[in-house]
Amino acid sequence: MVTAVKITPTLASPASKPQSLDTAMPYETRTALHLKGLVPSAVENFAAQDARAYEQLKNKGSDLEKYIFLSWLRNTNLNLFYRLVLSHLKEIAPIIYTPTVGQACQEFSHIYPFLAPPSAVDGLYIPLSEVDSIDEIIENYRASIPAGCVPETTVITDGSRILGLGDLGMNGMGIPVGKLQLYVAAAGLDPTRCLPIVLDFGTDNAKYLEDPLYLGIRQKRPADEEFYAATEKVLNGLTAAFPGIFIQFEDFNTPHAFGLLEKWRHRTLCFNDDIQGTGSVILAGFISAIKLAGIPAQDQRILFVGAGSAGVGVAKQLVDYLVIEHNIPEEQAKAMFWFVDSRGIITANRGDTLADHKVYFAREDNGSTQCKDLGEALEYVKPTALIGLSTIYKAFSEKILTRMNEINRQARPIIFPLSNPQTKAECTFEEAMRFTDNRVLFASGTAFPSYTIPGTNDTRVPGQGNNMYVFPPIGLGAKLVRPTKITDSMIFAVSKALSNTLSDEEIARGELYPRIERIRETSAQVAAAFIHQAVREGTAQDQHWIDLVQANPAQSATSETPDGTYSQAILDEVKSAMWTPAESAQQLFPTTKL
Ligand SMILES: NC(=O)C1=CN([C@@H]2O[C@H](COP(=O)(O)OP(=O)(O)OC[C@H]3O[C@@H](n4cnc5c(N)ncnc54)[C@H](OP(=O)(O)O)[C@@H]3O)[C@@H](O)[C@H]2O)C=CC1
Ligand SMILES: CC(=O)C(=O)O
Ligand SMILES: [Mg+2]
Repeated sequence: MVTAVKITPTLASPASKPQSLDTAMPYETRTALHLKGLVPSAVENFAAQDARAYEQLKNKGSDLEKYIFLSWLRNTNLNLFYRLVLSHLKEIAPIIYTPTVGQACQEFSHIYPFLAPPSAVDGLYIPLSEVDSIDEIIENYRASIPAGCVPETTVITDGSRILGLGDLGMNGMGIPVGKLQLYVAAAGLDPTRCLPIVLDFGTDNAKYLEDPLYLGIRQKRPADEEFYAATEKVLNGLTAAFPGIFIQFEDFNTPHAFGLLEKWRHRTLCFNDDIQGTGSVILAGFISAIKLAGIPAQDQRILFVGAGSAGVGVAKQLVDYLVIEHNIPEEQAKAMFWFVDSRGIITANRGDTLADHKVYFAREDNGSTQCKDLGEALEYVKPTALIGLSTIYKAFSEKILTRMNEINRQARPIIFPLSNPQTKAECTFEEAMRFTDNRVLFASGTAFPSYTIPGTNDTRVPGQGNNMYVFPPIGLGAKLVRPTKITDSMIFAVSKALSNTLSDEEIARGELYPRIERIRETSAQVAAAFIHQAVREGTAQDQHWIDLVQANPAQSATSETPDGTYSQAILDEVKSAMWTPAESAQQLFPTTKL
């Protein structure tokens, strides 16, 4: 990510290029840095700068224009950008993240030159043909950033499954860039130490291969053997150059998402956001939902639509939860799940060869019954919970939602259309409310507007079941406590901690996730729980945090049954470790030192 535009407190000669012409720069600084006359006369405070930036944002005619404006701002005035984001998070998150980031990725090659000044380095583009030059690429990057800004967090994609939009090739770079902005905004990671990476390994998307403006390499994707060998070279280079860097694998196609995680999870500090992050965040929402649903956990019948990295990742977390928290034997817990994929319900005797990641959940109790689609599956399973990770827009039709309501007369139906962006969502919040007599327990991947029940003043806020509630605090916790690896029980502790963050008011209103405006607070709580769990498990390496946790134990958890608790001392220390944008011009331009 791009460096803060910041004047170093040294005297520049008139010949040297000014690094910043910030209108908040005091006269003394302008004079000392020989910038007198190069900046408009007014010396502004941050409030004026913020108001102007917000005015410009509001004036943009489309969400994509807003995205481009915000990208430029981030690359030219990092502090102003994050002040703007933090003060309007609910409004801006859908621009820098899902859904608009999806459109930005689709258009990436067309908008790229307008996202940042030509001198800005916004991440690494690593072509397949250059993986043997990874050390040189990393040295080039190192030379482009301020000395000492060693990257500590990276998000890597190869663009092969961007949200639910499919293979976008190099254009997928928008996702690591966007995710890392949330690391900063939601959990206070240092933006100058975040490194977005796209593995430009080709694309099978014919549209891009034919697009004269496409900026990635113009070839089809390599076979598995070459993919894993090339990825190995990149990751070896990266971890050698930046020891201890926290790696988030993002939006790889499902076989490679599982393959990379298995290959690397015990070798270096990494996690897969789509498998583990999504699993963790949806478990948190599910814990809250079953408290409100009106039937016990062990009686839930959970139907997944979509059996990719996200669907299977979520279901595995839910199985762990049922086993650990509800003492349900694993086989019995597993039997509470059914999956529909593009060929219908996944059964062991369906007649096709199942991908490895589907085998665990394949039903064996179906006899000769095979359901070919969601409609048939709904009648066969009669689910209490319907989870969509299918990328199929409106898969939860009026008919499906109405039937969910009828099937669940005795309890509140759990309906989570989690596919992103909103053009892939299985249904909207309004539809889920209308067709379930407003009884639905709801979460979606992309934020939907609130819904006022007709004829009343009762406005309901939909939950956003998106991994943005968990990957930022996991990254923050990892940066602070430096674990050797990310374990399933650490991820479990994160889910528990997130479900514990709901306020009394949010619980009373039937909400399943904390309001996004509180995300910095909830991220701190989740990171604190993560740190406690890492120390309990013995994966933590940072002696300061180990000592602090041992001196301030959390109440009741054990390493086998993490409950997401943390001590106030750790929470306070986590909060003080979070990066925040400068609060005053004086902080940015310490004239006294000049
Ligand atoms: N809310 C959140 O935080 C997150 C949301 N997601 C979203 O989840 C979605 C899926 O991601 P991922 O699992 O990685 O992607 P995949 O493409 O691997 O999975 C999609 C799944 O949907 C199935 N599917 C396709 N068509 C149908 C259909 N007509 N009926 C039923 N199932 C169908 C596919 O079947 P088959 O296997 O037969 O091809 C596949 O199992 C994406 O939209 C992504 O944005 C992902 C991560 C986080
Ligand atoms: C949110 C996310 O990671 C996805 O949709 O892929
Ligand atoms: Mg993703």
